[in-house]
Amino acid sequence: MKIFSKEQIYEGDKLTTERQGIHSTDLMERAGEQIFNWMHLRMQGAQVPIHVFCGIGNNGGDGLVLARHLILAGYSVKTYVVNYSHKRSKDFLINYDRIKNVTKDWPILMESEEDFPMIAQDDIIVDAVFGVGLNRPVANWVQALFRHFKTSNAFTLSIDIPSGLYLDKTPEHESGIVNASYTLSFTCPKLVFFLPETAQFTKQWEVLDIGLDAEFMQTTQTDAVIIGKYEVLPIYKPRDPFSHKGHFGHCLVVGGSYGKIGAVILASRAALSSGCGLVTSYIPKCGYTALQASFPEAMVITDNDENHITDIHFEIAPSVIAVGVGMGTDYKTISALENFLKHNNTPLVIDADGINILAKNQSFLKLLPKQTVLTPHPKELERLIGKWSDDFDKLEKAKAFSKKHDVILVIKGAHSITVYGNMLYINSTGNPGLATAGSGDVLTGIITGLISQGYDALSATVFGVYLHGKSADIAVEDYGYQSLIASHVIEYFGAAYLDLFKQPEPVEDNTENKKES
Ligand SMILES: NC(=O)C1=CN([C@@H]2O[C@H](COP(=O)(O)OP(=O)(O)OC[C@H]3O[C@@H](n4cnc5c(N)ncnc54)[C@H](OP(=O)(O)O)[C@@H]3O)[C@@H](O)[C@H]2O)[C@@H](O)CC1
Ligand SMILES: Nc1ncnc2c1ncn2[C@@H]1O[C@H](COP(=O)(O)OP(=O)(O)O)[C@@H](O)[C@H]1O
Ligand SMILES: [K+]
Repeated sequence: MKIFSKEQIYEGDKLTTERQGIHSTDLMERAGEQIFNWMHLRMQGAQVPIHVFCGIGNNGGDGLVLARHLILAGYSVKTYVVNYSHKRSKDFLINYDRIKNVTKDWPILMESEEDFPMIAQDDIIVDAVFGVGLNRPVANWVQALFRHFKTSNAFTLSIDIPSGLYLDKTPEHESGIVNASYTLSFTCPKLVFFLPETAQFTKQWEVLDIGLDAEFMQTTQTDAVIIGKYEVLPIYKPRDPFSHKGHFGHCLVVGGSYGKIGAVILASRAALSSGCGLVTSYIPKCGYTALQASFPEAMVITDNDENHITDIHFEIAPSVIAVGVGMGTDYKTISALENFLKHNNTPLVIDADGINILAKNQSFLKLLPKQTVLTPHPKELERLIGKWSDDFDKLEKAKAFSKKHDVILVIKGAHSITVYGNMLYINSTGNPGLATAGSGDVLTGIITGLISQGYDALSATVFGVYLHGKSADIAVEDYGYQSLIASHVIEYFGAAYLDLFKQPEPVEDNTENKKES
């Protein structure tokens, strides 16, 4: 699913009115009606007090349309205009007149804290104060209104975006943002729903389709995409019935050190379970028995050193090499990695200490093959690209780094983001059960295994991150968040593959992108 920029959203609205021969007021009517339908379906006429807070722009206009429909359906509604500016959008004014036709309770004008109404915990707040048009800090008294919403503990439904969030930057003050219980977002989810600093402002979200022009939706290129099942299905390579293991490549996993051989076992098992033909693990001598005993499908090459990788030298011709898991940063390992990179032309996936070594020795970066995949967690990313001031700065720095070195970066975390050039691929699968030792090693393995099967590096990364999260989503049903461990994730790869071909549920849950049909 595409994430449109602010400019693209306005352009889509404009094109839709032109091509469908409708007025922008009609589009607003659709938007407000959709919100009404959503609420009406759930409330079935229940007489819960609903407070609809409207700004003075088109987000406020949506709120007025909603309030009108709620009033007409007999709900108990209070409508407010949050008068943070004396401007009014044209469609706001049209709907301001229309609401006067259906009620004698005209919207209440609010201009300061003295105007704040009582809101009981069992009431409902509709937040139609700011939409995507927010372009400067929110006035203090409006921030106080948002805090008033929060302290009421009432269910808060935000229209399009929690008011106070920008589309393209992190807000100045946390207190100036509505804490939404639920957000109904038009046309596409917003990038801020996926970023660590801003995702917390809506507990759940859902996209409402307001019927923007189909050609616009299909042909507009966006620089951020959410990766769900429908994005990865076209990537999937079916298996030829006559295929043999030679078709699916040979992964070499280089890593491990005394006490950290398990990382290599996990990555190697994940590579094989993702479908590669052969796996060889390259480890210090101390790990030989552990690896052979726990993972008999793997072949093993040992370094001359007992405890560390000191020389990456092998006679085999792997299709792809993963380097770094459990490897440590011993000076002999650093020198081994440098020598290896100087002679290597095989595609690489680099994780963990491999990344830490690159971060400290940035001259090694120019030795990487094009489209090397790097999978840092946030601390490793910081070592690699430097500190960032906020999430948007982080993404800009990651893009610049990817372009400069022609590498694919996976920014790991909840909603891992794959960055390549200017593109962001935001993963929709995964859960906090993955916050457990070794789950990153499993990710390294699955991406490596997919490259070995002939997926290009970017497709392998995007697909691998998706499958890794999906396996965890299925596994968590059996293990719960607390008991899920990295090995379970590998065991559920099969279920994640099979899930690709399951028919979707009528309404998808929020870990996949929700879309009301
Ligand atoms: N047909 C359509 O277009 C459809 C649009 N839809 C809806 O429109 C919403 C976007 O509407 P919008 O562009 O009118 O902006 P909105 O977020 O309501 O802000 C209002 C104005 O406030 C101003 N302002 C900004 N920051 C400020 C601040 N801190 N303090 C004070 N003032 C501030 C700024 O104006 P400025 O003063 O900068 O000229 C801004 O324009 C979108 O989220 C969706 O809900 C749907 O109906 C579908 C069809
Ligand atoms: N809260 C979360 N929600 C979804 N995925 C998560 C969450 N926490 C961690 N993960 C995923 O788990 C993996 C953790 O990787 P990493 O930190 O390298 O672990 P390790 O070093 O223990 O192998 C990443 O793929 C990350 O995206
Ligand atoms: K809003």
